Amino acid sequence: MLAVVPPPVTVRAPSKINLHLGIGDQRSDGYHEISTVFQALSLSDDVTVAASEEPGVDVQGEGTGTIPRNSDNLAWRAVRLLAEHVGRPEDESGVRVMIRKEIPVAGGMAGGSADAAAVLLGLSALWDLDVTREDLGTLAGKLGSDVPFALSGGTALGTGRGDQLVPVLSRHTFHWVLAFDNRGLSTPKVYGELDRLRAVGDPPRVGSYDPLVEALASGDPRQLALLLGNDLQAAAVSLRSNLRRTLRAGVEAGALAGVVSGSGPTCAFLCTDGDSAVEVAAQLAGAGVCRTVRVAHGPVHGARIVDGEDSPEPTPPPQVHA
Ligand SMILES: C[C@@](CO)(OP(=O)(O)O)[C@H](O)COP(=O)(O)OP(=O)(O)OC[C@H]1O[C@@H](n2ccc(N)nc2=O)[C@H](O)[C@@H]1O
Ligand SMILES: Nc1ncnc2c1ncn2[C@@H]1O[C@H](COP(=O)(O)OP(=O)(O)O)[C@@H](O)[C@H]1O
Repeated sequence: MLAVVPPPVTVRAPSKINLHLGIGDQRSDGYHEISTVFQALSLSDDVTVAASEEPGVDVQGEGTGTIPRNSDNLAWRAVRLLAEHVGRPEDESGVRVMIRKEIPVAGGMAGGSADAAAVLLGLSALWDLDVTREDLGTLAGKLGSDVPFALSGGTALGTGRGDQLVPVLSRHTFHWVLAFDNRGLSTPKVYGELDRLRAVGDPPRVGSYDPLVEALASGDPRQLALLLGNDLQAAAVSLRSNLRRTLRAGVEAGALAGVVSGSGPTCAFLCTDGDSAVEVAAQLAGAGVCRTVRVAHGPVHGARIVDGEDSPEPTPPPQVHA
């Protein structure tokens, strides 16, 4: 008798920006205690998991050449973790993972985390597992601090190492322009640079997230723009001085405000509305300060299955090459 092969499952997982990122002390496990307000953006990766006699990872799109195809790939680590969790050893998993990347690699937008979250959700469906969203969230936290948020999406306050999440009310849709830099930045290096800057001086700190949470509830981008803040920005700019110019160019192009996303080097610019975002993107691309400019909106859903009837043909969002 022929075994029934389940159809492939495709999951779309969002990128994130940190609207507020406050970094506290380094803990004994090496992580920093943080308080952050994440927002999930429409710029996303599509990840397909399929039963296959040739297990492995394929990648196309953003940063293809810079992403590991072996067991270091965060998506493959998610396969291994879920397989172990449900007692299916990796070598018997027979899974092929295909990643269509739009999220910049090592860009501070949690692309690897998005791919890992997508695999957790996609494989649960492919293998018809009885795993709750809560279980998936716990597994996600084992893969990385940003992975739980990639599963839940929306707008959320993250505490601890960023993995303890509480949803935050965000009214209306916010429109963003994203400036990708030529190369990525290593997250541990940027945290390390902040520790160094704090040891020799007193870089500014973002303070409380309360006013930002109120601005999100009001839905007014002008109010939100005044409150964007990131303690890692000084460290990212210290390692990549050209970001100063990029941040200035976005505001000169008409954005309300700009901020480095997470550990950078991607810069996110908040705009008054969708039309303004397209104009800012075009002008920023012309300024020649970054590799690529993209338009995105948020908040959007966390990782979700998009194949079957629900599956729109993925249309790339407007892209302007600088
Ligand atoms: C800075 C942030 C902001 O959301 O995002 P990115 O810019 O990387 O996207 C996160 O804190 C990154 O989360 P993530 O990229 O998942 O980091 P992990 O894999 O958990 O940790 C990588 C390394 O970053 C440092 N790290 C991470 C999180 C944290 N709260 N404190 C830390 O010091 C540690 O050196 C750790 O070994
Ligand atoms: N599926 C993946 N997509 C992107 N990067 C990955 C992936 N798997 C492993 N990596 C590695 O993880 C590191 C962090 O990548 P990423 O999650 O894109 O950035 P960030 O942590 O800045 O948000 C990179 O050095 C990259 O080589």
